[in-house]
Amino acid sequence: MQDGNGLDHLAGERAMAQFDLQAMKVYLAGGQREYEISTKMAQLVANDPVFSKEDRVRLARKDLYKNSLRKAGHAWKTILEKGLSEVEGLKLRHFVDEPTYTDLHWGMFIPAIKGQGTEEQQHKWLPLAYKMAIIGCYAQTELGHGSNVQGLETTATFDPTTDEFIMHSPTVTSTKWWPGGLGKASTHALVYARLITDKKDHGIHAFIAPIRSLEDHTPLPNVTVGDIGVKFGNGGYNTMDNGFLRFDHVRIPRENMLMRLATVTKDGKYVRSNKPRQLGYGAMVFVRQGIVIDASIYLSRAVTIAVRYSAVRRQFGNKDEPGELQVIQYRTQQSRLFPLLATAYAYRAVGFWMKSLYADVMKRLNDNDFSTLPEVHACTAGLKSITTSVTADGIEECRKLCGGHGFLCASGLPELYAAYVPACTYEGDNTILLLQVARFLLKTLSQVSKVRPVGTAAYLGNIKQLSTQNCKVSQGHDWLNTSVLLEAFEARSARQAAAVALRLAKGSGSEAEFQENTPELVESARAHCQLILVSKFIEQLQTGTPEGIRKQLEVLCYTYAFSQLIDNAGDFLATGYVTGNQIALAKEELKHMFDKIRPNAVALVDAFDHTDDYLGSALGRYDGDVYTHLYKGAFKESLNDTVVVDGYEEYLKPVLTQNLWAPHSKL
Ligand SMILES: CCCCCCCCCCCCC/C=C/C(=O)SCCNC(=O)CCNC(=O)[C@H](O)C(C)(C)COP(=O)(O)OP(=O)(O)OC[C@H]1O[C@@H](n2cnc3c(N)ncnc32)[C@H](O)[C@@H]1OP(=O)(O)O
Ligand SMILES: Cc1cc2nc3c(=O)[nH]c(=O)nc-3n(C[C@H](O)[C@H](O)[C@H](O)COP(=O)(O)OP(=O)(O)OC[C@H]3O[C@@H](n4cnc5c(N)ncnc54)[C@H](O)[C@@H]3O)c2cc1C
Repeated sequence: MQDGNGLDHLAGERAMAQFDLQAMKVYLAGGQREYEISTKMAQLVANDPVFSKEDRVRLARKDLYKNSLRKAGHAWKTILEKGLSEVEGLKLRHFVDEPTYTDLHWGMFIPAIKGQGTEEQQHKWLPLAYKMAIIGCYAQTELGHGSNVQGLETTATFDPTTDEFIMHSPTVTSTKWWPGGLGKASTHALVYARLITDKKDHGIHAFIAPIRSLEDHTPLPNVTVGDIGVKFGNGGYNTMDNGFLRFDHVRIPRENMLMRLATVTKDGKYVRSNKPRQLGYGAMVFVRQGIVIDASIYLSRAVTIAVRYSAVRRQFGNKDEPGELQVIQYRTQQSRLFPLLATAYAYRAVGFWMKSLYADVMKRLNDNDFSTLPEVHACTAGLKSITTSVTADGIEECRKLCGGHGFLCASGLPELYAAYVPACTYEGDNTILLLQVARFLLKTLSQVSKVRPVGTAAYLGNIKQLSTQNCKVSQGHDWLNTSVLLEAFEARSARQAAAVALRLAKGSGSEAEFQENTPELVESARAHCQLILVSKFIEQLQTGTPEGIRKQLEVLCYTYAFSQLIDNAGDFLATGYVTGNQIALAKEELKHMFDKIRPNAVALVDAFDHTDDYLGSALGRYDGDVYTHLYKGAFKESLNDTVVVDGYEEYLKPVLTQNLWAPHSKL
């Protein structure tokens, strides 16, 4: 989408592109229809002044939050007035581009009711939620426990005499703490609490608790609720009202417990269904799968800014060429930037695959087939962990790649980082999630002689071969073979998992020994996830990629795989599968890939199709007119509202006019 002012400082870069840009845009959007919807919604948001992002980083929290409520309300009105479909509505909210209560309402409250509510409960709650007659949040985490869901303390005690649950927060640490949308906006909370019937604790279950009046939005009796306070960074996640919530013996009807997985009868009998209790974690799995594409989008925004700016920015020169060099010409800049560009493409491809994996497991669950649930849990948890960590670090790296100007909010990068970095923690702390993957790998290996692993763990079925055969690469171009690359990633992952599994198997099986080995377990989980990312990127390319973009995608795929191989060379070498010389050959191939990316770099980020409005960056502008806009931007700074600064009379003037010798002065 070209929305610059006509001057194109990057025209020379764009003229070098060697692929079909339009076909790439459609590929990255996920298809022609998705592309058209995206384009339409991006323009709709960009052209509506209510959605303006101008000044967001300068607003005080109260104003920022109120403005965010205004935008969310306006988005909803626009969706209704224009009769937008669900997909269009989702896209519109995506382009509004600020975390808000509707993310949790649509992204977790509704999916949790769908996944855990009976049909009757869905009929009762979903119509209200769909028309936003109620606003819901997902209240799981407490002050004392987030990762350890089984350790939550809020109680829901059944009272058969009134057919109600009594919701109670017995300790300070049982206070619900963090749920987005809870602080100020929600009328209802999906509360995870310990179910108690007849003095028996049945563990964690989900309850719909009304928390605010539908008349005047005041908290209901015996409910204490509010916002937890200002968070990291300017703007960023501060548009969200992450909240606290306490119940003091609050009564809710028995039917407000979501009863698809377990029921409490009128006379207080607890009955479990035959479905796995982990389905109660379904809303988290849903969001985790979506987070992979989301990571690609965030990373692609940072990379777009850094690539365009690196093509505009010039520093130094050399005797072979006239003038100064664009910083994108420097190998070090390329070696930091191009792997991130390739990563954004990789996550897009893998994100598409994740969607199909999720659709498949949902279909199976409907048919009461739970067989793939452990693998899907491991995949969603692991890829959520890796992609968010890499993206958060990648945004920060892009900021550094933009030098001093990257540190200005006008670059768009500080706010992007502040909004994104909590993704490493929410929906599961990234280390906790990798430990879940490790447990899955250990279990798979322990059963490998009896149960043939399937899906993303299928390679573990070849553990013997992968543990004995070594890499055959003898010249650089031997690496240009996806089977060779895949085998390297499989062998490294299988060997790392087997090594730690063997060490644990030789031990006493104590928890202390397990703890001692957790760093290696996390490393082996990371290796497994990196294999999935590389293999699914390759697989996606091999299935019907249009001719006009295939070559570039192959280059990006090799760039991604080689950079992963080199960044993790220590692991690959330690497993003994590759030699130092083979790693050195891969390094040379990676440089060849950089040469292939270089003329296409700007077009490859154009293909992400981010509007200037969405990017919100003077450095990443489509037209590359960076300096004019940085300069103009300075005049919007509130300190420049007056020529002589407010505070001069009280604080600057006395300093300048005291005319006293400072006692320690040597002058
Ligand atoms: C389109 C939508 C997407 C858009 C995406 C982008 C938008 C992003 C916006 C999102 C806004 C963010 C809002 C944030 C919300 C939150 O943060 S909500 C709170 C999230 N909290 C967590 O993630 C807590 C993390 N902890 C856990 O998940 C679990 O407690 C645990 C660590 C997994 C441990 O659970 P526990 O019950 O104690 O289990 P174990 O005993 O360890 O394991 C039991 C077995 O269950 C398996 N298992 C665990 N989880 C799952 C699961 N989700 N699904 C399936 N199976 C699961 C586990 O592997 C064990 O299996 P076995 O070993 O075979 O027994
Ligand atoms: C912006 C934001 C939005 C959020 N939104 C919501 C929401 O809408 N609803 C909701 O319910 N929650 C929400 N949360 C809470 C979030 O899900 C939790 O913070 C998250 O799951 C991490 O849990 P914790 O805070 O308990 O971290 P902790 O588990 O206390 O983690 C602290 C450290 O201890 C380590 N650690 C903990 N246990 C182990 C272990 N067994 N082995 C090794 N290391 C360990 C972790 O790796 C981490 O380094 C949100 C959080 C944030 C930051």
